[in-house]
Amino acid sequence: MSLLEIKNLNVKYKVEGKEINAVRNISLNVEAKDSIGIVGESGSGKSTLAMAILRLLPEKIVETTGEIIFDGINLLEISENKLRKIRWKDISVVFQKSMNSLSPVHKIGFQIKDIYKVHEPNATDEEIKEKVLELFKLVNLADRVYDLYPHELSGGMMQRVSIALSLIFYPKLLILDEATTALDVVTQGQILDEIMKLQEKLHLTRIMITHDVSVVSSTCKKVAVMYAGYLLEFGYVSDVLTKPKHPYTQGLLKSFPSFTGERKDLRGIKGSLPDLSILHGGCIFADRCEEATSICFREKPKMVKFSDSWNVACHLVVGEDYE
Ligand SMILES: Nc1ncnc2c1ncn2[C@@H]1O[C@H](COP(=O)(O)OP(=O)(O)OP(=O)(O)O)[C@@H](O)[C@H]1O
Ligand code: NI
Repeated sequence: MSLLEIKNLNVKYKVEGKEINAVRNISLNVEAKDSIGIVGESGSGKSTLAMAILRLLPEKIVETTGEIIFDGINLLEISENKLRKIRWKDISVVFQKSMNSLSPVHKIGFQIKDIYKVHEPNATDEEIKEKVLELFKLVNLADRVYDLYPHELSGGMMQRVSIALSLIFYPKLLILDEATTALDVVTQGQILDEIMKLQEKLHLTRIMITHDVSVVSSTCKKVAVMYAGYLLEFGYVSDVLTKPKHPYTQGLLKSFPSFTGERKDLRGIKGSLPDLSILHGGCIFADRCEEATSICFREKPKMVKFSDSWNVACHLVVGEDYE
């Protein structure tokens, strides 16, 4: 059984009389100890997908359908109370600015203790501190950080604290949403290395959201490519990022010249994301696709298995490889 099974997930935002289809019919299996990178342009629905897993989207304006089965439990069906026990303990998340939720007037350690006690009311201060310092070590933070105020930390230190915090209950699944994006390249590299070591040590399963394909190629085993709410391609990094099947993935890789080694084409993919509030027939990428044929404008491509561990949603790919 997969650790996480997302089945036919749809997420709509209902704002200003419009329905924004941010995640459309996504199915995705995450196996235990997987590391999956989710890539795609800004606005393609990556964060919405992650927040839907944790059910952290604003319920008043969001409609979610489908199934999100974690460890055998459909997260979309359980009570908020039950879900609260799963968040952080079993599934935790680190954002680009997770630390913003901390208060500026209290020391880091004091705040961690407080939050920890909400989940574990019987834990003693010493116990918690010991646990936190152990995690600090794993993310290369000095003990003294425990007694600092949030404003005394650099961006890299803040993200390290956030990561340490996210791991305090040894969750099964760790979701990182652009967690290292705002950092300088050196710090980003160091933290990514630490994350990979942690994953080994703590037997974590990791989903990593980023718009940076090179981050995925250096830190993930598998990759999911999203576009305008759709999952277009999913498979091993060694397959998808070296011999991409979907024209969108191909275009996305071209916009990372350092990655493919092609230095000529810096413009990436012509055009921009479609309006997510307008329903469309055909393939969502057809308008921007240089290879689109008439069927692409007529029929929605299904996600098909190109090989056992490689899924692609493109009419052209099926036509080519199923002969
Ligand atoms: N709270 C919200 N209310 C209305 N629309 C939203 C909300 N949050 C996101 N959206 C819309 O949903 C779509 C997907 O956004 P999302 O943030 O999931 O994309 P993303 O791939 O994470 O982008 P980025 O790389 O910029 O973080 C976008 O069109 C966005 O404008
Ligand atoms: Ni995002």
